[in-house]
This record gives sequence, C-alpha cells and structure tokens, in this order.
Amino acid sequence: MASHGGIQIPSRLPLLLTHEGVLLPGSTTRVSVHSARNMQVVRSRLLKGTSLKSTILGVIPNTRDPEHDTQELPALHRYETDVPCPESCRSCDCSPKLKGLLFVSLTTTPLSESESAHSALCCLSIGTAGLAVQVVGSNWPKPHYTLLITGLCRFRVTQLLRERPFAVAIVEQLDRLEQYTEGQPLDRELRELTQNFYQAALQLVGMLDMSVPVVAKLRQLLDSLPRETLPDVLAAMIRTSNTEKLQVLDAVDLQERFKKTLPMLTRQIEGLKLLQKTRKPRPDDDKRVLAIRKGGVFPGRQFSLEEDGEDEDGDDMAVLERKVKEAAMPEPALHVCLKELKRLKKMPQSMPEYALTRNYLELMVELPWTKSTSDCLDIRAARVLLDNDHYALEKLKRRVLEYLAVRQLRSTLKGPILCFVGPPGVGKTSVGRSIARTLGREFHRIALGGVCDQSDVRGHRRTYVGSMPGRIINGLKTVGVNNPVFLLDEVDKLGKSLQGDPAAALLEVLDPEQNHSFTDHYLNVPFDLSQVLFIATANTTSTIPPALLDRMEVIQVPGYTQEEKVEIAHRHLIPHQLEQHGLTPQQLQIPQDTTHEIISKYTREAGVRSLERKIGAICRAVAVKVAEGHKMSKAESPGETEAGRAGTTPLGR
Ligand SMILES: Nc1ncnc2c1ncn2[C@@H]1O[C@H](COP(=O)(O)OP(=O)(O)OP(=O)(O)O)[C@@H](O)[C@H]1O
Repeated sequence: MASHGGIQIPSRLPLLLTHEGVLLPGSTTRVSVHSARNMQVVRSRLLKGTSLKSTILGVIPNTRDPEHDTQELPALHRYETDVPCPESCRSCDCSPKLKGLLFVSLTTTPLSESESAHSALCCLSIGTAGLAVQVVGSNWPKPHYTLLITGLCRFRVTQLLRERPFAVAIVEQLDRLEQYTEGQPLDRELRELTQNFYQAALQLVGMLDMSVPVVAKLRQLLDSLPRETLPDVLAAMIRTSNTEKLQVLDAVDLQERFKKTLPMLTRQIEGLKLLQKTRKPRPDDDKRVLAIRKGGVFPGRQFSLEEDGEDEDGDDMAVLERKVKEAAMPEPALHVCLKELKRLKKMPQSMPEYALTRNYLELMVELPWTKSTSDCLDIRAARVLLDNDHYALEKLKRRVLEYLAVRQLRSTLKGPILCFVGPPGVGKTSVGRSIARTLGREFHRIALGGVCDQSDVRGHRRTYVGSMPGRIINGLKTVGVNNPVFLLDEVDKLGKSLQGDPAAALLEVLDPEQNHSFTDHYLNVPFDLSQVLFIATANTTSTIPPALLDRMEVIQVPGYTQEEKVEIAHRHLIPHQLEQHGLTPQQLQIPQDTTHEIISKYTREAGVRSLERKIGAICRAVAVKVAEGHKMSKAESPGETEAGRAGTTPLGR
C-alpha cells in the first residue's frame, strides 16, 4: 500500500459519508457513525477486516455550505435521470447512466441516507482516504461507533461500484507528494508561495504559548514535515469553517491550495495580534489559551515563565519555582521537584494530573527539610519539670532523665526508641508531651490504634487515585521542623489487612540505622528522620510484633496505688479541672477523704482517667450552683452530693 515514494491507496475504497467536519490529509478527526450505511462500513471493513488495507476508508464530506453544515441534505427528488446536475455540482462527472442508477436504487432506501449518498457522490466526488486508527462502539443512547481517522491523501471517485450494504467506489489518488519531494524543481511562483506560507506558519506558532505541549509539537512539525503538506495540516488546525476546509480539499492543485490557505493563516495571525492589543496577560490565565506577549514575536522564539519580570510576583508558577529553590531540600528531592515543575508548566490546568503535581510540589516545599528547633536541654530543669507534671512514676522518670542526659552529652544519639507500656490513663502520653517540653521541641501525636493499612504510615504512590503522604510525613508538615517529638500512640493496636502490614512499615521508621533515608511512597524521595525523637506507647507488649518490639526499649508503667491516686488528684487533676470549669479553689474544695471515697467506690482502674472524669462531674455541678448565685452551706458539700450523682451508686455516708 505504501510505496517507497509516498502513500499508495487501494484503487477500491469503501466510502464513509460524514456530516461533521472535513477530514484533510495529515489531520486526525473523530467521526461519529450513526447511519446504517456507515455502520455497515465499520462492521464489515474495520471490525472484520484484519489487514491494514481494510482500515483505509474513503471519507466523503457531506457538507457543501455553512448553512447545511448541521442540517439534513437537500431532498433527493431534484435529481431525476433527465435533470442535469445543479451548478454547484462542479466536480461531478456522473454520467446520466450513473445518476439513473443512483436514483433507481436510492428511491427504495430511506430518504436521508439516499440523499446523503447521492448528493455526496454526485456533488462532491473528492474525498480523503483515511486510516481508521481507533474504533469505539457504544449502545447508548443508540448504537453508534466513534472513529478516529487520520487523513492520508485526496482521491476522486471515478466509478461507483455498489452502494449496498455500503458504498464502494473505484477511486483515483490525487495527492502524490513524492512528485514534489523527489527532486522535481518547483516553479518559481510555487516556491515563493511555499516559503511565504512557511514563514506565516512560523509567525503564527511563535505567537502561541510554547509551554503548551501541542504548540511545541507543532513547532517541531513545521520543520520536519514536507512543506507541501503544510496547507492541509494548518488548515485543519487553525480556526476555519467547514466551507473553507472544503475549499482546501477541493484544491487539488498544490499552488491553488497554498493560495487558498495563506489568507486563512494571515487572518488567524491578524486575529491574534488584535487579541494581543486588547488583552493584557494575567498570571492565572489558562495556559491553553494563547499567550499573547508584548511586542513583535519572532519565529521560533522560546518563552519561559520567568520572562514576565513585572508579573513575577503574581505568577504563581514562578512563586512555586522560587519556593522549590528556597526549600533547601537535598539534591535528589530538588532534582525531582524541578522535573515535576517543568512538567507542570507544560500541562494544561484542566488536566487532573495538574492538581496532583501541584499538590505534590506544594507539599515538597512545605516539608521541613533542614528546619529544626535547637534543643534547650538542662537536666536539672528537666527533672523539676517532669516532677511538676507527674506525681509518682519514679522508674519512668528516672529512665527518661537518663535518656535525656545521654542525649545532652551526645547530640547525635541514635536510638533507643522508648516504649512506655502500661494500663490506660497512667500518664504515658502526658509524659511524652513533657519530654518534648523539657527538650524545647515540637510535639506531635500519631494515633496508630486501628491502623491496618501500611499506606497510613508510608503514604500512597502518586499513581493511586486520592493518594496522600503517610502520617509521618504529614506530621512533619504539621509541626514544620525536622526534629520534633513524635509519640506513636497505641502501637499495640496496629492492625493487619490486605493493604499490608503497617507494623512492618514502622520498622524502617523506628530503625535508627535506616530512618535517615525514610522513603514515603508519595514523596518517592528519601526524607531524613534521624533527628526525630520517637516515643511509643502501648497497653501491652503481647500484641506488638516481635520485630518492632525488638527495636524499642520497653519501660513498664504500672498502675497507681490508692494513695498515689489521691496525691495525683490533689496535685494535678483537681486544679486542672477547676481551671477547665472556670472555678476557683475557694469555690470548690474536695477533702482527701472524699477523694479516697470517690476512688474506692466510684472508679475501678489502674490509671486516673475515670477519677478525672468524676472530678469533672463535681466541677460541673458546682459551676451550675455558682452560676445560679447559690451560697454553699456546709450541709450540701458539693463533693459529696455531686460525686454521688455522678456515680451509679450513692456515697452511702
Ligand atoms: N502521674 C501523673 N501525674 C499527673 N497526671 C497524671 C499522671 N498520670 C496520669 N495523669 C493524667 O491522666 C490523664 C490521662 O493520661 P494519659 O492520657 O497520658 O494516659 P495514657 O497512659 O496515655 O493512656 P492511654 O493508654 O489510654 O493512652 C492525663 O490528663 C494525665 O495528665
């Protein structure tokens, strides 16, 4: 089919009558196939045929003038055997015999189709041979196919062989570009026309936004395509009506084709110039829209977003680029970001990937790659602070102070990871918070209870719909420094599912030997976690995976005795609750005996959470009375009455 000199189309072609648009050689268009005749072409040639030849169709545009672009074609009955073809039927070389044949057979077929076949074949015998590169079928709202067809060359129908079930004709190939490319000297006028057309095309492309991929591609095509093909290619791309496209299609002679297309190109350039005068480029203009720049534009000039010095502050892409460069990220991350930024600049904003890439870049610039707080560690102050915050917990506090002391002596201490194990409410989380305070670091709690997807820890790959970074990277973004205290709460409650084992993902996070190059799936570049101080808490070690447990130093936090609870209540819980409820110590005093009673009769726990809730209930009751202006009398000591009300059984005193 393709000879060495150019395209050679088969001499017999099935005909596809199109109502929408005009296919020009060198362009690709979508054609909707609804009519029975065209459906038949698709079924018997495209869907059944297996050779490349069977995918070549003769595409006959069926629109003669703009008024009829979208309307049904003129009635058939005008064409009687003895009636000559109308004036408009320029290129028709139907013999009266052929017209008769068409008339006889078409009168038995549905009118609109008959009209299409007759009028197209009779009035416009020039079409474009096209290669069907894609066929998509659908049954909704009614059965139809959508074809993606690339135009190859012009042809003329010389004889209609049959029209049922679809039209097949003997055709004569009209475009033979090889005659221009194979050394035959062009005459002077044609040479000049070609050169002028090429210059105009360059000017047009130079006025468009080079960051749009299709424009960049078009710029390349201008140099790589034979110049004789340019009128067809550009007429298909620029804003032209179907009538104009039909005129280009009718122009079999190359010189005539250049003459017809050049004014269309010039008109487009003038239109763009006008736009340039009336519109000032705005930073958030859709990048697909032609970017009209100041001053004359020279062919082949490359634009970059940084050129607009005066608009740089407003240009969010330039701002993003500046942020990327200022984020002080390590070399691999910077490399990835610059690559993504380059892609983003070329992407139309409407593409779903645009938002994804932008979010990614925004996260990358927000991450604290090198930002950290300086530790203000003073062991004596730390001891005082820990004692002030927590009563009892001697063993835990001692171990924490040892840990902090070693850290003070060796700032680059790797591990161990402390894991506080004990019943609920014994102060594990609040000790973690105190450690952050003593170190002067940011604190972030990551609740791992119920997490059963490893992407929760490691993030999703960016190819995944709705992808996000994992909790570690999110935490770093929240605190904004790379050396916070991360409290991994409830590590014993990690789940396991088909989506992977989050405990396994935590291994890398907690291993001091590996976590300097922790790679979140979303970021896809390593982030150094070695400065982060991890503390884990758990209620039991039995459900912590052994490999994870092995990386941590377990510190048992046993429950409190009754006396310890009373002390904790009076030193911490009651003052805290009073403050929370806006009460003063003068308004509510709870005697130690009452606290004892609340603990023994209204709580049953190792920690102090329930005790704190009961104290909270007393405070609420007192708050109501204070708000009502009630004067407290000894007889209705709130500690007694409200504790009884807050609990399930009366105090029994
Ligand atoms: N020794 C203590 N001194 C002062 N307050 C304490 C002490 N122990 C616990 N608390 C208080 O008890 C409450 C619960 O503590 P926290 O949330 O730290 O418990 P937890 O051990 O982390 O529990 P869970 O295992 O359920 O997470 C907090 O308000 C905390 O301040």
